[in-house]
Amino acid sequence: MNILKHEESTAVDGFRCGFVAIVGQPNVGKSTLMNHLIGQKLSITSRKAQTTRHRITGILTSETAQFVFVDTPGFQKRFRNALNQAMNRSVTTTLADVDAILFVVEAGRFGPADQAVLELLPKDRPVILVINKVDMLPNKSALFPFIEEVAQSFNFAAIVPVSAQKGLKLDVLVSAIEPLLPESVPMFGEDQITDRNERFLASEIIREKIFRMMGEELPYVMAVEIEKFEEETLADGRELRRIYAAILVDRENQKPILIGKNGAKLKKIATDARIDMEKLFDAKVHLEVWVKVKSGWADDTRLVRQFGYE
Ligand SMILES: Nc1nc2c(ncn2[C@@H]2O[C@H](COP(=O)(O)OP(=O)(O)OP(=O)(O)O)[C@@H](O)[C@H]2O)c(=O)[nH]1
Repeated sequence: MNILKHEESTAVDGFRCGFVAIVGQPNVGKSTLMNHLIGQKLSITSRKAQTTRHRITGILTSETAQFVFVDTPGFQKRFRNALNQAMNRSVTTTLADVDAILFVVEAGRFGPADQAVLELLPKDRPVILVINKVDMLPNKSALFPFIEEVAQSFNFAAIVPVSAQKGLKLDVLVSAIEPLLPESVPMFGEDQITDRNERFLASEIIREKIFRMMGEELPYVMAVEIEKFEEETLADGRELRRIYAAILVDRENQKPILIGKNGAKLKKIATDARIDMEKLFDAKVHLEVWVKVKSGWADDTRLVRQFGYE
């Protein structure tokens, strides 16, 4: 991340600015939460668990504070290969460098896996318990005993029930985070939403479309590699991006599943991705996507590094 250290900036008029990590079990709604907090869809979400492999920074700037959100990958226990070790390392590194942590759980659910996430958190950082998906609770009075139960497990700086998807009580959450941040001038320009570049965002968008399209059909082992990313300005002044992307699968027999009958699935993935990219980049996009087999890549530490997972 291209960031200034707090010591280098001087406090101005009580303005606050700092890093906020979002942690929690897979599928509790971390990506949805960050997207709604920053008001633009950059991180990827899908019904399939564990789709967020990259650390993504979203920035929210208000009149009085700047919140730099860090979205961490799901804590993984199921598959132990090089990729997951890299992901867990990235979680630890992220948490060592934040001012506040949002620990997200699903309303009404607090199990051993949530407890395990809590135990991994640094003890010297303020942690806000975010109880998400309150819209799914059939009976709102169930919330109070649930809060009491979870509150016993940790000394939380605040407890805020929200619905990330419906945008409920996110203002309360923002107000709870603000006093936890150090006084500092903003680190990023107001219009900067992410410090990730377009090339990275292009691969995230394609990955999201694949997950949406394939649902449970596609095994988890999959990556998108942007092989070429070219920018040019057209004669009419509009911007054009030419993007060539490869979807990497682990086994030959996964290829036809992704491509679909007469290429229909791959075509839909590419079309949907292109539409999103044109909006996000405010440019015309020429996108070519194909599928490649790279056997055993998730077990190869060197390859994992090459794809930027470290
Ligand atoms: N009903 C309801 N669903 C939600 C809410 N927030 C998120 N979801 C859904 O929960 C699912 C998982 O959300 P994500 O944001 O991808 O979860 P995540 O924690 O980032 O998941 P990983 O990337 O796997 O760690 C998606 O289908 C969301 O639409 C909410 O407030 N209410």
